[in-house]
Amino acid sequence: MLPIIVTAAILREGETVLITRRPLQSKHGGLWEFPGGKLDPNETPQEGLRRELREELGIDSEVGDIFEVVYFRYPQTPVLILAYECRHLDGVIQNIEVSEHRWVPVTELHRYDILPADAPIIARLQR
Ligand SMILES: Nc1nc2c([nH]c(=O)n2[C@H]2C[C@H](O)[C@@H](COP(=O)(O)OP(=O)(O)OP(=O)(O)O)O2)c(=O)[nH]1
Ligand SMILES: [Mg+2]
Repeated sequence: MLPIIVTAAILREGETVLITRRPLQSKHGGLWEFPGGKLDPNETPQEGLRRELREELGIDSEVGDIFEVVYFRYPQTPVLILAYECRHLDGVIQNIEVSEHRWVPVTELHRYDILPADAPIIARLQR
């Protein structure tokens, strides 16, 4: 099965990184992740990620370098996650399509229940 392509944002503030919580009623509800989502047809990964950050958090952003690529098999479908370094350009972060957001020191990420596919992203952040 071909993976679903998902983009995810690495947004930093000092020593911290932004994580967001999935709404309780959604798939993987209540777990934490990096904001982002599935790519739409005919969208570049950068366009898709900027759209997701607008939809989920209400912010304008700039997508920078690729940070990590992860292939992970969930029981229903595999995902290919493209994580990019991003810069917050404008707008106050709002919990529009997420239930919470938090700036977390990279050394404290282990305290959160983060989606299992994100382990390589966390490992790289902690290097
Ligand atoms: N955004 C994001 N998705 C992740 C991460 N790690 C991870 O396994 N995923 C998975 C969870 C989901 O199965 C999939 C993203 O799908 P999603 O349902 O959140 O996509 P979306 O934001 O486009 O939301 P929707 O329109 O489908 O409701 O990727 C991550 O760090 N960030
Ligand atoms: Mg999403």
